[in-house]
Amino acid sequence: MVVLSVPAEVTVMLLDIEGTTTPIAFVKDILFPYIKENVKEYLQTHWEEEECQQDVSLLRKQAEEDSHLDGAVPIPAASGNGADDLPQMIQAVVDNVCWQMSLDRKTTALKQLQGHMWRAAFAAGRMKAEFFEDVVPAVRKWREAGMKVYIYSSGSVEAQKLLFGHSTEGDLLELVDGHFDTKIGHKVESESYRKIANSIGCSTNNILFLTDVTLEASAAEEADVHVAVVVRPGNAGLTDDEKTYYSLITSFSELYLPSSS
Ligand SMILES: CSCCC(=O)C(=O)COP(=O)(O)O
Ligand SMILES: [Mg+2]
Repeated sequence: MVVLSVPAEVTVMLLDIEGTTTPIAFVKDILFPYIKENVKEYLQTHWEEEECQQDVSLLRKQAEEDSHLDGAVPIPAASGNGADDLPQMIQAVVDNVCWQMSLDRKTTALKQLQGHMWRAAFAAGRMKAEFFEDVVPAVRKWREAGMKVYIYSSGSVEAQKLLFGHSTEGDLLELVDGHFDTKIGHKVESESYRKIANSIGCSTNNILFLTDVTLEASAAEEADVHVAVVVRPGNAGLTDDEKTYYSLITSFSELYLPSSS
């Protein structure tokens, strides 16, 4: 087995979710189709609620920022005609959500709505989150060795908690010290990693970030965060240069903590 030594200065493991702790197939084949199939009904049912209105406002703001993009779907402002406008308004939001999802966009607006929609499905036991089999044993071992474990995903903090709280292996929330999402910044921006270190109260070089996406690894590295790229079944392939440049792991069990020999 390949072994990657975790640098002695690392005290924090920062984990991506999709493609790292959790199969991309679970996200693409279960989580995302649930949104596409249910978004219209969800909006019709929850439209009058404050939370839903906040989600729509954020999506509208995002749609304005996206107006220059090819194929962008606008969300008109409410005209004041109330119920008359509602079906068109809801359809515009549905079309916008579907357009964003067709591009796998990671906007805070889209991710916030998705998190709210998954809440009912997880609570009703209609979905259970999948984790690669090496994840839970490794995280337990790291924590026993005194490491802190944080999550950084484009999925909203609320969605992250749903996944960890409702997994095929039970409630895993107690294994996580904290969660970060795109509200702290996007994962391809190095400033996000400085803010995360600041929020945790450590230096960036105390963090080891595990992700499947090399653009994220590169941004983290620029902030002096240690990185390893996680290669999992179903993940996007890496170029030869990326394979040479990055430390690669195919399982969390390949990480060796010098302190826990
Ligand atoms: C944690 S919510 C479900 C996954 C999701 O919506 C997503 O965008 C995952 O992105 P990641 O940053 O974990 O690769
Ligand atoms: Mg990922």
